[in-house]
Amino acid sequence: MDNTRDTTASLYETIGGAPAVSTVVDLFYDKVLADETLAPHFRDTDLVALKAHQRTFITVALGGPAAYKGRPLREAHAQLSLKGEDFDRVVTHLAGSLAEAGVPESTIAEIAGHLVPLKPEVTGAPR
Ligand code: HEM
Repeated sequence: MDNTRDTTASLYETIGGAPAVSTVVDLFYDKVLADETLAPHFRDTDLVALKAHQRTFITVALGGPAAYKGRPLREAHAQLSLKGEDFDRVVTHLAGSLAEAGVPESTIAEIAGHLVPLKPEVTGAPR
């Protein structure tokens, strides 16, 4: 039987559904804000927008870009002048949060694989 997964719902369920996602959002949020190279980027962002950011980030990570219908990522991040290193640190914090929540390494790799192609958009690199 083919047990490959390609839908948001199944990846979401694989990591443990809503309770696991909620745990991951909290862990991720703490790690990003405790990272002194990342926190300044969020200085002018209110807490509501910041929580929305973390949820969107995880939605995209679980479902791929098709899961996100808002402002283009390139546009949303253009003013921030983010470096590749900033992007990598955020992905690392997400991976660490997933690991702490008990998500297996292979699933973490799959989730990170959804984010990596977005790096040029988020960092404003040429297409
Ligand atoms: C794949 C990676 C990322 C995704 C999917 C993502 C997602 C998003 C989305 C959807 C928005 C738009 C919110 C809106 O228009 O209301 C946004 C804005 C923003 N993102 Fe990201 N982001 C990513 C990476 C990063 C990184 C690496 C940083 C900084 C270290 C960052 C910091 C911000 C900030 C500060 C805003 C503006 C928030 C505000 O003031 O409204 N993002 N992000």
